[in-house]
Amino acid sequence: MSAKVNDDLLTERRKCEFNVEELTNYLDGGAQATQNRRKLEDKVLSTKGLFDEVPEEYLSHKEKYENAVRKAVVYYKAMKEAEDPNQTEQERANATYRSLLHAAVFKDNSPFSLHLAMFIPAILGQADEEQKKYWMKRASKMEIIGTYAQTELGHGTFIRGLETTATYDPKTEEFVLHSPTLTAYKWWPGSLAHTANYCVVMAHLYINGKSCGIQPFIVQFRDEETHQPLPGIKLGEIGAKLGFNTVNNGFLGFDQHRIPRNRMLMKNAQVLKDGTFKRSPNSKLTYGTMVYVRVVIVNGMANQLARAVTIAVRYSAVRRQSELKPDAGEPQILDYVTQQHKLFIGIASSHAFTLTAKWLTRMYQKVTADLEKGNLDELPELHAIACCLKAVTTTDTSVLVERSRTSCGGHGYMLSSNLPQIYGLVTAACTYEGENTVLMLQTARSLVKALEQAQSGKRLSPTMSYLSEKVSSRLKWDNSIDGIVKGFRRVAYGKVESAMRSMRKYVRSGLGPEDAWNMSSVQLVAASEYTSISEADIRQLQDTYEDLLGKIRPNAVGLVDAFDFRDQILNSTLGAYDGRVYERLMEEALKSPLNAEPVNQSFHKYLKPFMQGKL
Ligand SMILES: CCCCCCCC/C=C\CCCCCCCCCC(=O)SCCNC(=O)CCNC(=O)[C@H](O)C(C)(C)COP(=O)(O)OP(=O)(O)OC[C@H]1O[C@@H](n2cnc3c(N)ncnc32)[C@H](O)[C@@H]1OP(=O)(O)O
Ligand SMILES: Cc1cc2nc3c(=O)[nH]c(=O)nc-3n(C[C@H](O)[C@H](O)[C@H](O)COP(=O)(O)OP(=O)(O)OC[C@H]3O[C@@H](n4cnc5c(N)ncnc54)[C@H](O)[C@@H]3O)c2cc1C
Repeated sequence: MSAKVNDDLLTERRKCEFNVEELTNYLDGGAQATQNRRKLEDKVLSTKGLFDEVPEEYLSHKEKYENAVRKAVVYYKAMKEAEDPNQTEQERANATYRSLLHAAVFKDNSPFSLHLAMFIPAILGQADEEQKKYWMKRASKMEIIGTYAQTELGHGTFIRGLETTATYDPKTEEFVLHSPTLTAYKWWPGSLAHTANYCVVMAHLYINGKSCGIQPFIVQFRDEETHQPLPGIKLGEIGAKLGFNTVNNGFLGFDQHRIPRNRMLMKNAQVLKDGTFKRSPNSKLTYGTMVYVRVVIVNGMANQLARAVTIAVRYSAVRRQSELKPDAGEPQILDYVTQQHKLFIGIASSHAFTLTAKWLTRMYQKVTADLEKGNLDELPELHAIACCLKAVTTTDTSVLVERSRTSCGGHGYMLSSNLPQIYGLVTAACTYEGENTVLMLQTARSLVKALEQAQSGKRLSPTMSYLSEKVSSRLKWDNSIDGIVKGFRRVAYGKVESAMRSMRKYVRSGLGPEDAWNMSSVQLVAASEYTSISEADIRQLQDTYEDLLGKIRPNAVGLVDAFDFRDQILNSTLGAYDGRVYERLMEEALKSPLNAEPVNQSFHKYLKPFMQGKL
């Protein structure tokens, strides 16, 4: 018999003014997609051995990893078996697009993450047809487990500064991989330490002493039978982190390690047997995997944020605290307008990021199709947009997830709420796949170029077209959506123009272009991410805003119910559908090993002699 649902949550659900299932269907891309997703989740989550006997937080660092590998093999097998052979690729993608199934199994991500998130995409994007056929067969069947090894101990952002070398030996038709310094060691790749046995390595190619730029190589680093590191390979784990502690991030050093010529992924650039180098049509095509993952991250942020606000809004409907009016009893904390302000922006942002992710994915698919036909025209715009949206969505999601945590008081600080772990996951995305400041400056680079083109009368790409609108600075905008958008476009224009004016001022003062750029870089980042509107209009918008909060209030629980996260995926004492918060907090607390006995052995060993002055 299912447990009784909290009365306040029942009331909230009765108050809801819209059809929750309809919104769920919309988010999934239709009723059939919702059904497919639920069917997939039912199948996979009914698999034995997927969940923890002891809560992960009470395991040691090593036990956490070993337990995660145990679950990863069960999970991956269950996912494979759950695949419906009659489904189209698109239906399968839709079913997983919104599902955070892995989050029900791994609070801190899977040791297989990089195999799926980057190793396979790197093969698909960087291998020639023959290589793709061979490696995809092995990788998709998990005969091998891979990762993506680009970052080094000494370099992450500056890819052109990577020190790992790949020197071509025409006599043996091999590449010699070498880490000339400690800072050249690959450092950070997920799964690298003890899980994977292959990786795509980004290394500096040299032929006859000449630099041929950074190229991708597929490298085996562990024996497939014994899992021992191969000769000339130094491996290890980089240590405990804020989160991602079951992703097994590692380090790898090469000592004159030889690989066959056909291990350089040769879709874009090629090395012939005699050492002839055939250059890529655009050296940045090598960076294509990063663009793909940035696109995927935007959708990942939408889902993670939806999960956090679901937990916080349901808890805020159950938690009663303080006194809003004398003798009126303790209100639901969701009735405080400050609580609505903290949480409703998170609901809206998750929807905004979902729609943005869909738009960006379509743009990525179009540009990738064009690249296949040799048309690189829209690659720069895709790069700039993907940088901006990855940076903005990960920054905003980190802020909003942390705000969801602090809006739940002390219970939000419990690991059993799962809000700290979700924060650990999303805040990592502010750094990986390109640190956010660095990416915003990439976008700024494109904005400055676009404004210069606009000022010389050239046509701009659709996403930059606001820079060519001669919008009057005396524009008065109203509270309509169109008015607000016009206002934002006007201010965004002003930010770019101001940054450019600043750079020109520095150049006139005698600074070189690079120093002028650096001196203006705070403004350049603001131009890429930040648009604010002038003081007078904030008051006008504020009234509209507070009025909107009131309109959302009766529907808040319905809006998060529509995300349709089952309890196992929320994995939270505060966010379960039935709202039995206090019973769950106690149930989880009693699982602490410290509660196995009333007096801990440290009393007799340390406390008692200490308090009796005998230590
Ligand atoms: C699956 C993902 C996650 C989902 C998230 C949900 C939550 C988590 C749940 C599950 C996920 C688990 C999996 C977790 C995955 C973690 C993966 C992390 C992996 C990594 O971090 S891999 C390493 C990533 N590293 C980087 O991104 C490095 C960043 N640095 C750069 O990109 C470049 O170095 C630079 C662009 C910043 C600077 O390089 P530089 O050569 O100096 O370039 P510039 O001179 O500035 O520009 C030159 C020229 O090139 C153009 N350009 C640069 N980059 C690109 C590109 N990628 N594509 C196209 N064009 C590019 C640039 O615009 C310039 O053009 P111009 O000269 O102006 O014409
Ligand atoms: C959880 C996690 C997982 C990861 N997984 C992988 C992986 O699987 N594979 C992989 O290859 N890498 C991985 N990384 C590494 C990640 O890609 C790098 O950390 C990231 O690219 C930043 O590089 P860095 O750490 O060397 O910082 P740096 O590049 O040293 O930058 C440090 C700081 O310097 C400033 N800075 C640097 N350059 C500029 C600039 N041009 N302009 C202005 N400011 C600048 C920024 O404030 C930046 O934060 C992972 C990282 C994390 C945190």
